[in-house]
Amino acid sequence: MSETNPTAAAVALSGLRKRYGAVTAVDGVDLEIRPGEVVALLGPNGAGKSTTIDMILGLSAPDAGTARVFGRTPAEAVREGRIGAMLQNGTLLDDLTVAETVRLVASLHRHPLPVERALQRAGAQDLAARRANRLSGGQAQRVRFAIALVSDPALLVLDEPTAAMDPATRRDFWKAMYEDTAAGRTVLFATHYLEEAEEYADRVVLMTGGRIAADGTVAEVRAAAGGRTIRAAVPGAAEADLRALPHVTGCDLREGRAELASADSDATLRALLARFPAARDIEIAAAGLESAFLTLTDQTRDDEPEPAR
Ligand SMILES: Nc1ncnc2c1ncn2[C@@H]1O[C@H](COP(=O)(O)OP(=O)(O)OP(=O)(O)O)[C@@H](O)[C@H]1O
Repeated sequence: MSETNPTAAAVALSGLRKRYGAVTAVDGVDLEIRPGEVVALLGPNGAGKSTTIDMILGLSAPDAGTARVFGRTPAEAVREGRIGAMLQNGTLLDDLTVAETVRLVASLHRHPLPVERALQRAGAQDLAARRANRLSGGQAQRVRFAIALVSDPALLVLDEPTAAMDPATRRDFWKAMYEDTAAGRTVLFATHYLEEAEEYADRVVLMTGGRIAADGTVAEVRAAAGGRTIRAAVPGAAEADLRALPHVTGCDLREGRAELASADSDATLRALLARFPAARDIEIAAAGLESAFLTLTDQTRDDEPEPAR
């Protein structure tokens, strides 16, 4: 891995702002990521995740504030091979094989990993002789991961890395990532899969409307939402009735069994029992990351972000 300034934060964003016409995509983001942290960036569609990532990578310039990577400007950090990135729409060159593509990227860096090692770490060694235009969406993502790894970067930035992967490929991807980060690499990944954040991130940064709404461990973010989940069999209830109960932030009703996310479970439960005295089999649990997400971004399930594009 490339040498880094041990006292510098891996990523330091200060007062970061970016506008596109009338839209403020990023609206004053302060964030410090320590070397070795694995951080998930969560948020609904349009929250400003990709715009933030673009500024960390130096692909777009902030209108205000600063982004630093290991104490350097993004452009310097990229030039020195300190950042490896895997973007949603990173194109691959159709006429080259996978090995040739990764070799080409390696040749741009001063201290690259051997191509075979990058392919192997990304679980893409079987694809080495394939041309990019013959790859499935999930295979192309593995090749993009190999490209991100080949400079042996101290910081990996991944924008929805598993969006095109089936569940088995997704599991393999995270296994490869987990082994890789055991070596101390810093990782920032944006995802719509809350279970990925729950399972793989040391820390969760939740964005909404261009700002950070919550930042902490999964447990801390859950606690910040202060929410609980109420599960009950509620005969005769319609989803709209349950959603209308006080403090309900999300509702899922299947075959008469309701799962309610509530910001105040005592008040919700009292109202539930008053309205539906036949409610039974009641359970109350600390909210999962999903209901914390919905509470903190003030969404309901109906306008939940799509899991993948
Ligand atoms: N190049 C651009 N031109 C104009 N508006 C843009 C541009 N890029 C982003 N935006 C707007 O900025 C806001 C933030 O977008 P961004 O892509 O950063 O969100 P996101 O959190 O990454 O969303 P998603 O989860 O859908 O990828 C959105 O309202 C988007 O429409």
